[in-house]
Amino acid sequence: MERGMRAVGGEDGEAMEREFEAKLRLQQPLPGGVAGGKAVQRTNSIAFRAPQEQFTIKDFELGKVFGVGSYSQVVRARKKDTGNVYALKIMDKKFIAKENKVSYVKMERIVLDQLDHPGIIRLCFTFQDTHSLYMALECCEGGELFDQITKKGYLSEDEACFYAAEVVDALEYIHGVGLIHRDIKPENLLLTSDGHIKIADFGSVKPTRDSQLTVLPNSSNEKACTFVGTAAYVPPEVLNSCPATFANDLWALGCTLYQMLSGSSPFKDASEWLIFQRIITRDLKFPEFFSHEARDLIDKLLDTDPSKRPGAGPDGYASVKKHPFFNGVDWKNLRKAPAPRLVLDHDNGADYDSQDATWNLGGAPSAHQHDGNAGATSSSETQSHISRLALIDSFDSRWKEFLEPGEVIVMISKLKKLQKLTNRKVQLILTDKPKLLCMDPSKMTAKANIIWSHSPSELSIQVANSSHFKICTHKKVISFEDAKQQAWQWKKAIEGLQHH
Ligand SMILES: Nc1ncnc2c1ncn2[C@@H]1O[C@H](COP(=O)(O)OP(=O)(O)OP(=O)(O)O)[C@@H](O)[C@H]1O
Repeated sequence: MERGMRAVGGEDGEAMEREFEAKLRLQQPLPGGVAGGKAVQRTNSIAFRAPQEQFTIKDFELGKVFGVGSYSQVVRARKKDTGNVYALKIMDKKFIAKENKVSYVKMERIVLDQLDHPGIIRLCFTFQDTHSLYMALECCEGGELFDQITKKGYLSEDEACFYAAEVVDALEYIHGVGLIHRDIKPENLLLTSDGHIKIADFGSVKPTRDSQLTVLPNSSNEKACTFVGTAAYVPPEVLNSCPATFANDLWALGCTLYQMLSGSSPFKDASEWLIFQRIITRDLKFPEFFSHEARDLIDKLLDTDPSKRPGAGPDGYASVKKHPFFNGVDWKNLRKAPAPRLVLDHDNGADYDSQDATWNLGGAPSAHQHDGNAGATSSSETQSHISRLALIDSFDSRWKEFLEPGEVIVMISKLKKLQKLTNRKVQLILTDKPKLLCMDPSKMTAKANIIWSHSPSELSIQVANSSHFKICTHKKVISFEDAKQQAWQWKKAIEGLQHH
């Protein structure tokens, strides 16, 4: 292990490249795999459908950053000669090796290569240079379903039925080829520009023993009982160390459908440990406005007995598809059906251009520009909203170690810190001390030092629209994007503490 890491992580660029080529080797491309209708065996000699090209990053014109994952960033990239646009997933080789993510990268590359379904992100080609691996993916200009839910608050039953049906259709295919996705959640359901779903993020998949896919040797045994995925969507049997089954994804589908209809996931709490307690005891409450059909389907998908979940029984997906919640769905023509309207960033009256990260701050915004949020509410309403947020907007108890005894969190959110070349997921925390912490949630370290001041000339908040704001100190300006559109609440909360 140590030796392998040194070879990859060392200064010798050529050695690094050789190491990765050996790990992600391409043989002569063959038609085949599931996409070609031919089941192939587990082997070390992998024939890729999406070719490994000799391109360089200079062959592309790079646009906006779609997002940043734990070991990659995804950028809009136009191939200069063909004009074709891709979502280019860029991964730093040293970082992947250091973070032990090689198996995730390999798995995603090999699996995506063989999947062929309109509801799954397509891998077009790959290339690499000394420092980075590049995966050119089909572009999803509509962003994440998660963002649509947060922008709309929650979805109508018609909208949720449309999206859930497309997920069911893609999951039926994924399970049909013997794969368990293991990380189904609204963040991994991307939307095309015309509003159709594509499932992404295949780094955590697990092939079953009789999978038709070509996989790396032993990958169906690997991580058999380990917890992968995301706390809020993990089924109880995984917490009890049972091996992964297709039913894991059906539980996550139930959580996702619940989130579409209510705006938040069904098992929510202040820490992962508390979330797990709720999952194990199936502490599930339905909002009153859920229809009987929606409630019944979610209730069945969230059955603690995995074999009873619709889709996991002997009649397969028929029992999901014929559920009354999906009445009227034309399963054969899903992709031809008109999709729900997408709420885009500029629908909020945004003056923010994410393409070149420029701001038009102008004068003070009027109430209607606030999107009906804090700007339209009184300050006491805002304060109570803020303290409610601190409770609801779940925070990990690990953050407590950064607080002094008696110090209380006033507001906390996962945000994107916008930078010139890349965006980073950060946790912004405001305490009653007052103190502003901008933390790296994966490393639990400070990401930016924000020096508190009661003087607006030394610390000020500029809001561009409900999802974009800047914190300005005399030393620096930090730009944030808040998918939950609480930019005005952040301003009110910080200014409220400055006035005390
Ligand atoms: N094909 C795509 N089109 C548009 N945006 C994409 C595409 N693929 C990924 N993204 C965006 O880029 C972000 C980063 O994606 P990536 O696959 O690197 O990591 P992730 O799935 O978010 O996180 P992790 O790897 O930590 O699980 C995603 O949040 C998603 O919003």
